[in-house]
Amino acid sequence: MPDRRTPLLDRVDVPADMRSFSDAQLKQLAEDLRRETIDAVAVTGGHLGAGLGVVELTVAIHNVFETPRDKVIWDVGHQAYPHKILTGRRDRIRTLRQGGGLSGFTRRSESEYDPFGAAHSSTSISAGLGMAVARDLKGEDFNVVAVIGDGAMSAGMAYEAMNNAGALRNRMIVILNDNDMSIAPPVGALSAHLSQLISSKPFRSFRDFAKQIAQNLPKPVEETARRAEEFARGMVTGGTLFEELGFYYVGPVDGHNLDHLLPVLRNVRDMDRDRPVLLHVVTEKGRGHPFGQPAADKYHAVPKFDVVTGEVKKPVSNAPSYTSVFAGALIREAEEDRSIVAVTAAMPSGTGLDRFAKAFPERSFDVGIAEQHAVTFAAGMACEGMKPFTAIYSTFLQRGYDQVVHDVAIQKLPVRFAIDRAGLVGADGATHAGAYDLAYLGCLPDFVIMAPSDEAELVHMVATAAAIDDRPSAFRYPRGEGVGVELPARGDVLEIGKGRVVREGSKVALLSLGCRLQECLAAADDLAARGLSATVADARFAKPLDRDLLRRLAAEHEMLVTVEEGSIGGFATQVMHALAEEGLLDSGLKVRPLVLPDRFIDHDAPDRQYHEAGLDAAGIVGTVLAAFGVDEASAPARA
Ligand SMILES: Cc1ncc(C[n+]2csc(CCOP(=O)(O)OP(=O)(O)O)c2C)c(N)n1
Ligand SMILES: CC(=O)[C@@H](O)[C@H](O)COP(=O)(O)O
Ligand SMILES: [Mg+2]
Repeated sequence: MPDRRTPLLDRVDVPADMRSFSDAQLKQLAEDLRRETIDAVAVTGGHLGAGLGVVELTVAIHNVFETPRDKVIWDVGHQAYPHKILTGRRDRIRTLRQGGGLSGFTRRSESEYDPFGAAHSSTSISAGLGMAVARDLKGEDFNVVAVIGDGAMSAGMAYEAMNNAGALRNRMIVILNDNDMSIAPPVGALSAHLSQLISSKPFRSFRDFAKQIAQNLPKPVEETARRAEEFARGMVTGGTLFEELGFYYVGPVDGHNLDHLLPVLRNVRDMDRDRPVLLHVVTEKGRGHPFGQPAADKYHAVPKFDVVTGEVKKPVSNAPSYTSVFAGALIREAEEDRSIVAVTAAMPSGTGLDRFAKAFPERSFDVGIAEQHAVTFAAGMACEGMKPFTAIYSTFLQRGYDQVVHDVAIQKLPVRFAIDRAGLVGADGATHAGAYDLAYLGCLPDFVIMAPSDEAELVHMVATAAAIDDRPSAFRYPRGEGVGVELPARGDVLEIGKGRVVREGSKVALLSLGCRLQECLAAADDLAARGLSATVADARFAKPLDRDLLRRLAAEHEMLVTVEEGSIGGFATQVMHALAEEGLLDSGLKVRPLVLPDRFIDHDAPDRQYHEAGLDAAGIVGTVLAAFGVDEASAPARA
């Protein structure tokens, strides 16, 4: 039985409690912290690998900096579990990502030690720079530290921020946590540059670093001489890229060696400098994971597991996930059509495109965490007659929105958007909810927008998107498994803008877009037992709308309820607009739009999230009864 005691950590509630620890005690504290992180994630599941890689860095930062007065911003925030444990949240760490529990990311409302909320990557340098500038304008004095991973460093936003920081020259520290991993192995020239920096120089200890500082002390020099010196230093340290952006580059430093990390951090803190510093720290993602060989993704995210045996506790699935059905369907289409190409922004396994890449390596592109680029890159390929499928989670496509509008929609280019994680996503919470794509795409002229009601429909929509070659199209589907229907060998091309009636009724029409169809069918059963006959229709398309179907449903029913896994401004808004235009609201039709409520929904199990949103069968039934003025309790008993 492994030792699970944490004697040093037991003495730390907040970072101030460990600031008097000796360096030897800090090493012991790091061991305790790693143990506690593993124990907690065994109970909750979650992002384990990134946190394990920054255990020593977390201890060192909170020891050297005076948090929360000094601001430490963790990019993405998925590596912040050890930080949470050290900052007053250990007593709730086993509620991570559970309903009502701690968030899996940093969050301003959760703690004063989280000065900036995150979950989407590459925001930390911008936010930190904003804080540093505000500090200086207010004449205050504290440190700002942004900790950003090598994967997050692949995003344009990080460079926009460094470009600005280098010019503004405010005092801030960027710690580049380089573990040579994104979720998948990192891609691109930057990753190669970082590897080259590390391989060209051994780890730097404090002694090397002190020499470097001495060389870097600001001195009045001629501009040309200064430039020459900078260039030379860049060649010596290998830090040219960051130095050219206006940073002092310091490193690489072994991020697991507190004997190096602590003095280097102390000196970076105390340096009398006239520009921002980039400290390059090298770590190992998943460091100290106790079980078996490292996972291919270095334990990026794990299900719950038995902390003694390592056995994972994953619920058995009864149907394939939408993601894997999408991947299979796209591969089948691509076998027939050599112009199909696929693009992911650093999410090959999450989007299923890792399978596509195995089948068609030369037609598959992982562009790094670069959603904006992914969209315009796909647009460029579409210009040349390729058929790009850009697979991006709904929440991350938000980042590429101007590119969707300006580069794709206005030019009417046939880029296909495979929008995964549509709707509520469970444990990742509001930052990752795919709530807005129906609204932000629905307002764009000529876009075709589809949402499958089950996994067979998804196969048809992949085929339909492949066939739409004169305008942009999108199909959105949720996280998790399908409903278990039989899958067609190959998809049929659907008639654009046509829905289907799946159950005939008379009094109420339930018009569903997407995977709430099963809930609508269950609601129809419940309503039937109460003497209310319901038609259930699957809209298939949010745009263009099936106006014939709308007219029919409006004419033949007393009430129309729309149901979707999206925010206000999406499918229901399109339907209401069409109904109003057609004059179908003029004669007493009751309409009830069921959308996500106008607030952010926290992390929880998806079923509970949808229940809270009123988007399950009970919510649909309740809406119908309330609209008819029927008291649910006094209604006839359910069948
Ligand atoms: C804008 C955006 N795109 C994609 C993601 C998904 N994502 C979360 S963590 C991650 C990898 C981050 O790699 P890195 O910054 O190196 O951190 P590490 O996990 O290696 O510590 C990705 C792609 C995201 N959070 N935000
Ligand atoms: C931190 C992050 O953004 C990703 O790791 C995300 O949590 C992945 O979500 P899925 O588990 O839905 O792929
Ligand atoms: Mg990394």
